Amino acid sequence: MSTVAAASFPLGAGTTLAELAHDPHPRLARLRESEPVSWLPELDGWLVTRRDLALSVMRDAATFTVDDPRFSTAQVVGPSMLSLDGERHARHREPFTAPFRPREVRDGFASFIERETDRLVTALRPAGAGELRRAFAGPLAVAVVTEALGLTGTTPDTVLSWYDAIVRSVSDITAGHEAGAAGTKAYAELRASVEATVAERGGASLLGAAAGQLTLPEVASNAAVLMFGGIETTEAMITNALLHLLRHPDQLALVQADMGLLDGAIEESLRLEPGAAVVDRYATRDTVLGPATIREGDLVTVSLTGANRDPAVFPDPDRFDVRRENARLQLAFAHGPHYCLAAHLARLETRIALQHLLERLPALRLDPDHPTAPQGLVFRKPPTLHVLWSDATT
Ligand code: HEM
Repeated sequence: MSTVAAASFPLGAGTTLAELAHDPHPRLARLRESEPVSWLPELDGWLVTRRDLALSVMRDAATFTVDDPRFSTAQVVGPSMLSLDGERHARHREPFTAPFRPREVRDGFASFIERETDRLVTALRPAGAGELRRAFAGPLAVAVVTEALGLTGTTPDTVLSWYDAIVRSVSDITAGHEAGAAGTKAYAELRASVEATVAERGGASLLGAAAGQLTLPEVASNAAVLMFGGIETTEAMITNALLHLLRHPDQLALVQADMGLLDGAIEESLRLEPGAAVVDRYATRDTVLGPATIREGDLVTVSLTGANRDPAVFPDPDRFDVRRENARLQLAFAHGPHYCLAAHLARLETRIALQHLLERLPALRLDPDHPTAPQGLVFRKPPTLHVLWSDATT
């Protein structure tokens, strides 16, 4: 199949994963224009870059499923909402939906996020310079996920160590290696902590409430997915939004003059660099998608990054425009049944984070000695974000 497909999709045949990880946008634009569903031999799968076709894939879980043994996260943490479709997906997702609705998110998390952000900015402020990915965005993302999970007797550091170990195992599996023992051990500890929390806190907690509808191993798998879904992506979302604003002083000035534009800036950043650049699906049957004849079992990767710069929907798509009217049509949180469970929480967290930084670190700007840019095939963010500000306390 791949030789035939490669001949019909010359742009895809010449596309490398290294290029997509490093500087994907020019290549994605060419693919979207001439091969909007293209076969990439390096991916051993199809890449979808046009927004309407991306939506068709994500809406049709019966044809394009996540439920496939190749899905590496499920190999480490077991079946969860992220790796199931149809009724089983609904059963796993439903018990977790209520706390992540807009109102519940505001009532349940805003003051916690304010406090944590305040603490982190206060610690940074006197230095006049800092690296905001590891000293700010990462710790905030871990603290919020830890709070959301509500595990008794567990600190953000412990959650982060489980996360790192599980991510390493998932990456090993994705790279075709045997997963190391550290991931299994971390997951066993997370499960034990979930069980203790359910026993101690019962229905008053997110996990205890879910335990009324799911078995304990199922609650633990979904807790791992919440942890998985909420750390690297949110760190990326905050870091990318800051980078976009600091790289565009004219747009930053608009936001500083009217903080009401901050939401638009965040949506626009999600559009230009979605923290999770792709989502994977597997074809359950032979089907036709745009120019491609897809075979049962084929990997179909949706490029959210590609879809988000589709000029048919977003005129002048490479421009960062905090006043773009339809920026909310971006697909950074996916679409369809797997639409990000915690999109409202991630938005609230990013808004509070950016507002505090812009208000409390005067003359915030990029450090010219440390140029940076988003990188990564799946999770895209700058490796570091060194910034300078004027210390208002001196
Ligand atoms: C507190 C932060 C977050 C949490 C707890 C969280 C949690 C989740 C969960 C549980 C799912 C699975 C939903 C399902 O399969 O039914 C999900 C899906 C998803 N999330 Fe989030 N998320 C967070 C932040 C983010 C951010 C910041 C982004 C991107 C900028 C993001 C992008 C996605 C995407 C693309 C999916 C769909 C995956 C797919 O369709 O295969 N998430 N998220």
